[in-house]
Amino acid sequence: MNFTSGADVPELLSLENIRGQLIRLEDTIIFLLIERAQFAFNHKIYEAGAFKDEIGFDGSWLEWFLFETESFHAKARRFTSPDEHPFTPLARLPQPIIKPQNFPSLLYQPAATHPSVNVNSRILNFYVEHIVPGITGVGKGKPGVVEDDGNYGSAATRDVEVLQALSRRIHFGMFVSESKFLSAPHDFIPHILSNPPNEEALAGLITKPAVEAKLLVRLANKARVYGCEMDADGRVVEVPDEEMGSRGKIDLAAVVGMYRDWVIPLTKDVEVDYLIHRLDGVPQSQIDEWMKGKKE
Ligand SMILES: C=C(O[C@@H]1C=C(C(=O)O)C=C[C@H]1O)C(=O)O
Repeated sequence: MNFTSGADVPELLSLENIRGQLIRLEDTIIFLLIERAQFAFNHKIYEAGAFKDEIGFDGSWLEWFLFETESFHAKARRFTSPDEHPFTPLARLPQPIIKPQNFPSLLYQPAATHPSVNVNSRILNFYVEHIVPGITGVGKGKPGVVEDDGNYGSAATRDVEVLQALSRRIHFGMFVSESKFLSAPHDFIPHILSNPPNEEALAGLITKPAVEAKLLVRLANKARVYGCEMDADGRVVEVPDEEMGSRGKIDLAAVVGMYRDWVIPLTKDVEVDYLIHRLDGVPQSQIDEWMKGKKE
């Protein structure tokens, strides 16, 4: 999101603006997945210690790529932006070499910075375990699938780009939650203050099935169009959905399944975890004020 566009806080935090950002991120994620799908699974780059002698790093080749890339980006103040969350622990990254930008205060910081709201380790795990095999055709019993093409640098470079986009998308759940909370704080407060917090009730309040259903249809259509093949004359080569994975640029089922089974559920986990900590340190007078606004 462009936090320095001059738009005011209510405009930046409007659910319409935030949903527009999430829709735009669908394009980014689909195109980055198409780029990663050009290379083989290359399982070795996800194995901890597989390149220890070469890189002097205990983690995997990919985790080393993340560390080196995020170290460079941290110097350029990437992680001072409220919608950026590094996979490498922030304490291990260098300080920015230029002063941070003045961003408007959009999120409630005690909630936004609570460790439970950062789900990058879960994102990395589902991506390696489920997404990369799916988009590279591994484990589907297809004949002739190359599982290791030796393009370890290219594959990891694409992985870092996909992971950073997925992390932005999923942690956008904080902005969604802040927007929904401020629009009806009295609906959320009783469930946040119950002991323990009523996570099921909070999840019920933030879940919008119609929005999710429209997303999955839109996503399949985008992946079908963005991943289609064209002949030299620019004519679309018609490919059945089920053959897109082997003949097109991307496996439609893998893209839709990723959002359905991982991206949306993790986004909602971020929304709920953010809400659970939304009242941390908030004065009782403010809570009372919010509750006065309760619809009778
Ligand atoms: C992001 C939102 O919150 C929830 C999560 C969604 C998602 O991850 O795409 C969509 C709808 C809601 O269930 C929203 O309401 O737009």
